[in-house]
Amino acid sequence: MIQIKNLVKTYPKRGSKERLKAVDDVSLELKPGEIFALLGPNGAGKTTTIKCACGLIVPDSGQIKIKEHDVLKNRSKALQHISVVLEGNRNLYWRMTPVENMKYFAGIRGKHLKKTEALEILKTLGIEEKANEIVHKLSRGMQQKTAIAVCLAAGTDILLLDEPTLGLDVNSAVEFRSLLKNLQERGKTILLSTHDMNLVEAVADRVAIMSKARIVVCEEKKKLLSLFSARGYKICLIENDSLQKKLRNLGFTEWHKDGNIIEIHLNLTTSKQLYEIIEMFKNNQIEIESIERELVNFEKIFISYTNDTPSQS
Ligand SMILES: Nc1ncnc2c1ncn2[C@@H]1O[C@H](COP(=O)(O)OP(=O)(O)OP(=O)(O)O)[C@@H](O)[C@H]1O
Repeated sequence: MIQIKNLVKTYPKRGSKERLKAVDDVSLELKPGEIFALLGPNGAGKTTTIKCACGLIVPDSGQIKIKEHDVLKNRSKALQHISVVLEGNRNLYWRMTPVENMKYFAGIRGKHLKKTEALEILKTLGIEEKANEIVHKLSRGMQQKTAIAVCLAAGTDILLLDEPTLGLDVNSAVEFRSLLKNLQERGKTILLSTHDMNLVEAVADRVAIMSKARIVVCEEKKKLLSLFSARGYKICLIENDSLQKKLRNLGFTEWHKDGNIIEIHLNLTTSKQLYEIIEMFKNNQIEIESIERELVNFEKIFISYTNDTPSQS
């Protein structure tokens, strides 16, 4: 559905002749009907990737195809298959109502949207009562939902959503997860960029983590979670006078004390490392109470990949 190959985008750097690499050799491929999440810290290059994919900015090099149509060579054919919601709701006219926005943007694509169809979409988003209010007067979350409604009204197979849950309250963010699942059931292919780990855990089929303009991991969500849960361990140690000092000497920096138990959480890359740690505790007369495998959430996976990546600049 979307094929991005070796994408590079640089921007001029203020007060310097050098250029800033916002996207550095990024390749991605979206399969039909999947929800693909692009995760990454601020400034990692997610928005730039999405803007290139929807033809808003021209990359320095690389190739982007939407359903086999090259965005750079055959722009109008490629773009007729996608709609995009950018961070900050830039795809809305603020002095028009949600229904007017939906009809207007569908019209640009040559689609006549009936008011009843527009209301139906707004209903699925829970904002039908705001159908005739000026967008400018809506709350941020409602504006975000209106931007998504405009996107849905276009009726395209592919949706690009940049930070779609930004500004949504907890309930709306939970509702939004069901909405995305529902859209997927209706055959949509969705690329979303987000900082919302709960959203990723709930809806994504595959996840790419970007850090410093590059993709540092791209994997099925299930695989990524199982890979990490197999490596996460909680080791409980029995506290005594010298234990915390010993741990510090052995290079541990973080632990949690619960009564006379000291808990250590470890992410290990091989089981050999676990045996080495057990051996090290034995050699230092540290008594182990228990060792458990831990389920790891996406936040931990994210931190692990983004912290481990050496600087690219
Ligand atoms: N128009 C621009 N001119 C110069 N630099 C830019 C421009 N747009 C983005 N950048 C820089 O490119 C890098 C990537 O930005 P981008 O917005 O793609 O990151 P992001 O991963 O979407 O971040 P966030 O999560 O904060 O939205 C950043 O260092 C940013 O400052």
